[in-house]
Amino acid sequence: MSTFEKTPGWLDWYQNPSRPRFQLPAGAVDAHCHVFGPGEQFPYAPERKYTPCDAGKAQLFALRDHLGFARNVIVQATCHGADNRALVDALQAAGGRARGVATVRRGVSDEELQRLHAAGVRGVRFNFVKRLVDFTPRDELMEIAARIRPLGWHVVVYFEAVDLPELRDFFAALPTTVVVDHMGRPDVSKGVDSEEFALFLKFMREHDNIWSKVSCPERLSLSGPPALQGEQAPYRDVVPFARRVVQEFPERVLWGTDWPHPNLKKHMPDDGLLVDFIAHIAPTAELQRQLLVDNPMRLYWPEEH
Ligand SMILES: O=C(O)c1cc(C(=O)O)oc(=O)c1
Repeated sequence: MSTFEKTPGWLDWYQNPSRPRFQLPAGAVDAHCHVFGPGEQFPYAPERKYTPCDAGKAQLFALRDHLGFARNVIVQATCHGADNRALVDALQAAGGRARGVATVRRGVSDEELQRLHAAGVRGVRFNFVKRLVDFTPRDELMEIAARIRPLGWHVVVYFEAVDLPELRDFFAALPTTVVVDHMGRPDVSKGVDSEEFALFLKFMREHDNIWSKVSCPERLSLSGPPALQGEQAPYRDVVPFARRVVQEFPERVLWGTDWPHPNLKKHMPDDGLLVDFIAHIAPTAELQRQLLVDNPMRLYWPEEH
Protein backbone atom coordinates (compact mmCIF):
# COMPACT_ATOMS: atom_id res chain seq x y z
CA MET A 1 0.00 0.00 0.00
CA SER A 2 1.37 3.38 -0.93
CA THR A 3 1.34 6.12 1.67
CA PHE A 4 0.32 8.50 -1.11
CA GLU A 5 -3.22 9.12 -2.18
CA LYS A 6 -3.73 9.27 -5.92
CA THR A 7 -5.10 12.39 -7.54
CA PRO A 8 -8.90 12.03 -7.67
CA GLY A 9 -10.04 10.49 -10.94
CA TRP A 10 -6.58 9.02 -11.61
CA LEU A 11 -6.62 6.24 -14.22
CA ASP A 12 -4.25 3.33 -13.63
CA TRP A 13 -2.57 1.72 -16.64
CA TYR A 14 -4.41 -0.85 -18.73
CA GLN A 15 -4.19 -4.34 -17.26
CA ASN A 16 -3.38 -7.31 -19.49
CA PRO A 17 -2.57 -5.44 -22.71
CA SER A 18 -2.96 -7.37 -25.94
CA ARG A 19 0.03 -8.75 -27.80
CA PRO A 20 0.72 -6.45 -30.74
CA ARG A 21 -0.11 -7.69 -34.22
CA PHE A 22 2.53 -5.34 -35.58
CA GLN A 23 5.86 -7.13 -35.55
CA LEU A 24 8.44 -4.82 -34.00
CA PRO A 25 11.87 -4.94 -35.65
CA ALA A 26 14.58 -6.75 -33.68
CA GLY A 27 16.16 -4.42 -31.13
CA ALA A 28 13.23 -1.99 -30.95
CA VAL A 29 13.42 0.69 -28.26
CA ASP A 30 10.46 2.11 -26.33
CA ALA A 31 11.99 5.59 -26.15
CA HIS A 32 9.50 7.29 -23.86
CA CYS A 33 8.15 5.67 -20.70
CA HIS A 34 8.21 6.41 -17.00
CA VAL A 35 8.44 4.78 -13.59
CA PHE A 36 6.36 6.09 -10.70
CA GLY A 37 7.69 5.21 -7.26
CA PRO A 38 6.63 3.01 -5.64
CA GLY A 39 5.89 5.99 -3.41
CA GLU A 40 6.79 4.14 -0.24
CA GLN A 41 10.33 3.55 -1.47
CA PHE A 42 10.76 6.58 -3.71
CA PRO A 43 8.49 9.34 -2.40
CA TYR A 44 6.79 11.66 -4.85
CA ALA A 45 8.15 15.21 -4.87
CA PRO A 46 6.55 17.78 -2.56
CA GLU A 47 6.24 20.22 -5.47
CA ARG A 48 4.41 17.70 -7.74
CA LYS A 49 1.19 18.69 -9.52
CA TYR A 50 -0.32 15.19 -9.44
CA THR A 51 0.02 12.00 -7.43
CA PRO A 52 0.02 8.91 -9.66
CA CYS A 53 -0.56 5.24 -9.02
CA ASP A 54 2.66 3.38 -8.29
CA ALA A 55 4.12 1.99 -11.51
CA GLY A 56 7.47 0.42 -10.83
CA LYS A 57 10.35 -1.02 -12.77
CA ALA A 58 9.21 -4.64 -12.61
CA GLN A 59 5.93 -3.72 -14.27
CA LEU A 60 7.71 -1.65 -16.90
CA PHE A 61 10.12 -4.47 -17.76
CA ALA A 62 7.24 -6.97 -17.94
CA LEU A 63 5.46 -4.67 -20.39
CA ARG A 64 8.67 -4.30 -22.44
CA ASP A 65 8.94 -8.07 -22.79
CA HIS A 66 5.24 -8.56 -23.45
CA LEU A 67 5.18 -5.99 -26.25
CA GLY A 68 8.46 -7.23 -27.75
CA PHE A 69 10.72 -4.25 -27.13
CA ALA A 70 14.41 -4.86 -26.47
CA ARG A 71 15.09 -1.69 -24.49
CA ASN A 72 13.55 1.31 -22.75
CA VAL A 73 14.36 4.97 -22.43
CA ILE A 74 12.93 5.98 -19.06
CA VAL A 75 12.07 9.65 -18.77
CA GLN A 76 11.93 11.35 -15.38
CA ALA A 77 8.29 12.14 -14.63
CA THR A 78 7.39 15.50 -13.11
CA CYS A 79 5.80 13.84 -10.06
CA HIS A 80 9.36 12.97 -8.95
CA GLY A 81 10.68 16.52 -9.47
CA ALA A 82 14.48 16.51 -9.56
CA ASP A 83 14.75 13.45 -7.32
CA ASN A 84 16.02 10.86 -9.80
CA ARG A 85 16.24 7.93 -7.36
CA ALA A 86 13.37 5.88 -8.83
CA LEU A 87 14.79 6.43 -12.32
CA VAL A 88 18.33 5.46 -11.31
CA ASP A 89 17.06 2.39 -9.47
CA ALA A 90 15.20 1.26 -12.60
CA LEU A 91 18.21 1.91 -14.84
CA GLN A 92 20.49 -0.06 -12.55
CA ALA A 93 18.07 -2.97 -12.48
CA ALA A 94 17.70 -3.06 -16.26
CA GLY A 95 20.99 -4.81 -16.97
CA GLY A 96 22.02 -2.32 -19.65
CA ARG A 97 18.64 -2.49 -21.38
CA ALA A 98 17.49 0.96 -20.27
CA ARG A 99 18.87 4.45 -20.53
CA GLY A 100 17.39 7.53 -18.90
CA VAL A 101 16.50 11.18 -19.10
CA ALA A 102 16.77 12.97 -15.74
CA THR A 103 15.66 16.26 -14.26
CA VAL A 104 18.33 18.31 -12.53
CA ARG A 105 18.48 21.74 -10.95
CA ARG A 106 21.13 24.41 -11.20
CA GLY A 107 22.86 23.29 -7.99
CA VAL A 108 23.58 19.75 -9.24
CA SER A 109 27.18 18.76 -8.57
CA ASP A 110 29.61 17.34 -11.12
CA GLU A 111 29.77 14.18 -9.01
CA GLU A 112 26.00 13.77 -9.23
CA LEU A 113 26.08 14.22 -13.01
CA GLN A 114 28.82 11.59 -13.21
CA ARG A 115 26.79 9.24 -11.04
CA LEU A 116 23.74 9.72 -13.25
CA HIS A 117 25.86 9.08 -16.33
CA ALA A 118 27.23 5.86 -14.86
CA ALA A 119 23.66 4.74 -14.17
CA GLY A 120 22.73 5.29 -17.82
CA VAL A 121 21.32 8.82 -17.96
CA ARG A 122 21.93 10.45 -21.33
CA GLY A 123 19.74 13.55 -21.21
CA VAL A 124 17.88 16.11 -19.12
CA ARG A 125 14.26 17.12 -19.48
CA PHE A 126 13.05 20.72 -19.52
CA ASN A 127 9.32 21.04 -19.03
CA PHE A 128 7.24 24.03 -20.09
CA VAL A 129 3.75 22.58 -19.60
CA LYS A 130 2.20 24.81 -16.95
CA ARG A 131 -0.15 22.20 -15.49
CA LEU A 132 2.89 19.99 -14.73
CA VAL A 133 5.64 22.26 -13.39
CA ASP A 134 6.45 25.65 -11.95
CA PHE A 135 8.42 28.02 -14.14
CA THR A 136 12.21 27.62 -14.30
CA PRO A 137 14.20 30.66 -15.52
CA ARG A 138 15.77 30.26 -18.94
CA ASP A 139 19.23 31.22 -17.70
CA GLU A 140 19.10 28.28 -15.27
CA LEU A 141 18.13 25.90 -18.08
CA MET A 142 20.84 27.26 -20.35
CA GLU A 143 23.40 26.79 -17.60
CA ILE A 144 22.29 23.17 -17.12
CA ALA A 145 22.47 22.54 -20.88
CA ALA A 146 26.04 23.84 -20.93
CA ARG A 147 26.94 21.55 -18.02
CA ILE A 148 25.52 18.37 -19.57
CA ARG A 149 26.83 18.94 -23.10
CA PRO A 150 30.38 17.72 -22.37
CA LEU A 151 28.88 14.43 -21.18
CA GLY A 152 27.40 13.90 -24.64
CA TRP A 153 23.87 14.27 -23.27
CA HIS A 154 20.93 15.96 -24.95
CA VAL A 155 17.92 18.01 -23.85
CA VAL A 156 14.32 16.76 -24.01
CA VAL A 157 11.67 19.49 -24.07
CA TYR A 158 7.97 19.23 -23.33
CA PHE A 159 5.72 22.12 -24.34
CA GLU A 160 2.40 22.83 -26.02
CA ALA A 161 2.12 24.02 -29.63
CA VAL A 162 0.70 27.45 -28.77
CA ASP A 163 3.88 28.18 -26.81
CA LEU A 164 6.37 27.35 -29.59
CA PRO A 165 6.51 30.91 -31.02
CA GLU A 166 7.66 32.15 -27.65
CA LEU A 167 10.05 29.26 -26.94
CA ARG A 168 11.68 28.58 -30.27
CA ASP A 169 14.57 31.06 -29.99
CA PHE A 170 15.46 29.55 -26.65
CA PHE A 171 15.33 26.03 -28.09
CA ALA A 172 17.39 27.10 -31.09
CA ALA A 173 20.07 28.46 -28.76
CA LEU A 174 20.47 25.16 -26.88
CA PRO A 175 23.93 23.68 -27.57
CA THR A 176 22.87 20.02 -27.79
CA THR A 177 20.51 17.76 -29.67
CA VAL A 178 17.00 18.75 -28.58
CA VAL A 179 14.24 16.13 -28.53
CA VAL A 180 10.65 17.41 -28.56
CA ASP A 181 8.17 15.32 -26.59
CA HIS A 182 4.96 14.24 -28.31
CA MET A 183 5.44 16.35 -31.49
CA GLY A 184 5.14 19.55 -29.49
CA ARG A 185 1.52 18.68 -28.73
CA PRO A 186 -0.25 19.95 -31.85
CA ASP A 187 -3.90 20.88 -31.65
CA VAL A 188 -5.08 18.27 -34.14
CA SER A 189 -8.43 20.03 -34.61
CA LYS A 190 -6.54 22.71 -36.56
CA GLY A 191 -5.42 20.18 -39.17
CA VAL A 192 -2.06 19.02 -40.43
CA ASP A 193 -1.77 22.01 -42.79
CA SER A 194 -2.41 24.58 -40.07
CA GLU A 195 -0.08 27.49 -39.46
CA GLU A 196 0.62 26.09 -36.04
CA PHE A 197 1.90 22.73 -37.28
CA ALA A 198 3.67 24.39 -40.21
CA LEU A 199 5.66 26.37 -37.68
CA PHE A 200 6.74 23.17 -35.94
CA LEU A 201 7.81 21.56 -39.22
CA LYS A 202 9.66 24.72 -40.24
CA PHE A 203 11.41 24.74 -36.90
CA MET A 204 12.61 21.17 -37.46
CA ARG A 205 13.61 21.98 -41.03
CA GLU A 206 15.68 24.97 -39.97
CA HIS A 207 17.52 23.21 -37.13
CA ASP A 208 18.91 19.78 -37.80
CA ASN A 209 19.63 19.18 -34.10
CA ILE A 210 15.89 19.12 -33.32
CA TRP A 211 14.31 15.66 -33.04
CA SER A 212 10.71 14.72 -32.30
CA LYS A 213 8.95 11.90 -30.51
CA VAL A 214 5.95 10.90 -32.61
CA SER A 215 4.27 9.57 -29.50
CA CYS A 216 1.09 10.04 -27.51
CA PRO A 217 -1.71 9.83 -30.07
CA GLU A 218 -3.90 8.92 -27.08
CA ARG A 219 -3.27 12.39 -25.63
CA LEU A 220 -3.60 14.34 -28.85
CA SER A 221 -6.59 12.67 -30.45
CA LEU A 222 -9.97 14.35 -30.34
CA SER A 223 -11.83 11.89 -32.56
CA GLY A 224 -10.50 8.54 -31.36
CA PRO A 225 -11.45 5.78 -31.64
CA PRO A 226 -9.29 4.80 -28.67
CA ALA A 227 -6.89 1.87 -28.68
CA LEU A 228 -9.38 -0.45 -27.00
CA GLN A 229 -11.45 -3.51 -27.92
CA GLY A 230 -9.07 -4.62 -30.67
CA GLU A 231 -9.31 -1.30 -32.56
CA GLN A 232 -6.84 -1.52 -35.45
CA ALA A 233 -7.08 2.10 -36.63
CA PRO A 234 -7.11 4.14 -33.42
CA TYR A 235 -6.56 7.89 -33.12
CA ARG A 236 -7.05 8.48 -36.83
CA ASP A 237 -6.90 12.25 -36.52
CA VAL A 238 -3.30 12.05 -35.22
CA VAL A 239 -1.97 9.80 -38.01
CA PRO A 240 -1.38 12.58 -40.60
CA PHE A 241 0.67 14.59 -38.11
CA ALA A 242 2.93 11.77 -37.00
CA ARG A 243 3.27 10.42 -40.52
CA ARG A 244 4.33 13.78 -41.87
CA VAL A 245 7.06 14.13 -39.25
CA VAL A 246 8.29 10.56 -39.79
CA GLN A 247 8.39 10.95 -43.57
CA GLU A 248 10.08 14.33 -43.60
CA PHE A 249 12.57 13.68 -40.79
CA PRO A 250 13.12 9.89 -40.76
CA GLU A 251 16.51 10.25 -39.06
CA ARG A 252 15.27 12.42 -36.21
CA VAL A 253 12.19 10.67 -34.86
CA LEU A 254 11.63 8.43 -31.83
CA TRP A 255 8.62 6.50 -30.60
CA GLY A 256 7.52 5.52 -27.11
CA THR A 257 4.52 4.08 -25.32
CA ASP A 258 4.41 6.82 -22.64
CA TRP A 259 3.47 4.05 -20.19
CA PRO A 260 1.95 4.42 -17.56
CA HIS A 261 0.27 7.37 -19.34
CA PRO A 262 0.06 10.01 -16.60
CA ASN A 263 -2.94 12.30 -16.41
CA LEU A 264 -5.14 10.73 -19.05
CA LYS A 265 -8.69 11.55 -18.10
CA LYS A 266 -10.97 9.60 -20.42
CA HIS A 267 -9.46 6.22 -21.14
CA MET A 268 -6.32 4.16 -20.66
CA PRO A 269 -5.06 2.73 -23.94
CA ASP A 270 -4.26 -0.93 -24.47
CA ASP A 271 -0.49 -0.67 -25.01
CA GLY A 272 -0.52 -3.60 -27.44
CA LEU A 273 -2.86 -1.67 -29.71
CA LEU A 274 -0.72 1.46 -29.31
CA VAL A 275 2.17 -0.53 -30.80
CA ASP A 276 -0.09 -1.44 -33.73
CA PHE A 277 -0.50 2.30 -34.34
CA ILE A 278 3.16 2.47 -35.45
CA ALA A 279 2.39 0.79 -38.78
CA HIS A 280 0.06 3.69 -39.64
CA ILE A 281 2.63 6.41 -39.02
CA ALA A 282 5.74 4.65 -40.32
CA PRO A 283 4.43 2.70 -43.30
CA THR A 284 7.63 1.05 -44.58
CA ALA A 285 10.03 -1.40 -42.95
CA GLU A 286 12.87 1.07 -43.42
CA LEU A 287 11.02 3.91 -41.67
CA GLN A 288 10.08 1.52 -38.88
CA ARG A 289 13.69 0.45 -38.40
CA GLN A 290 14.88 4.06 -38.28
CA LEU A 291 12.14 5.09 -35.84
CA LEU A 292 12.41 2.14 -33.49
CA VAL A 293 16.02 0.99 -33.71
CA ASP A 294 18.55 3.17 -35.57
CA ASN A 295 17.56 6.57 -34.16
CA PRO A 296 17.17 5.64 -30.49
CA MET A 297 20.36 3.57 -30.63
CA ARG A 298 22.28 6.50 -32.12
CA LEU A 299 21.07 8.83 -29.38
CA TYR A 300 21.09 6.55 -26.33
CA TRP A 301 23.56 3.75 -27.08
CA PRO A 302 26.01 5.50 -29.44
CA GLU A 303 28.81 3.19 -28.36
CA GLU A 304 26.94 0.25 -29.90
CA HIS A 305 25.70 2.02 -32.97
O1 LIG B 1 0.94 15.13 -20.52
C1 LIG B 1 1.26 14.73 -19.37
O2 LIG B 1 0.53 14.83 -18.37
C2 LIG B 1 2.60 14.13 -19.20
C3 LIG B 1 3.20 14.21 -17.95
C4 LIG B 1 4.49 13.78 -17.80
C5 LIG B 1 5.21 13.94 -16.54
O3 LIG B 1 4.55 14.24 -15.54
O4 LIG B 1 6.42 13.79 -16.57
O5 LIG B 1 5.16 13.22 -18.83
C6 LIG B 1 4.60 13.08 -20.07
O6 LIG B 1 5.28 12.58 -20.98
C7 LIG B 1 3.28 13.54 -20.25
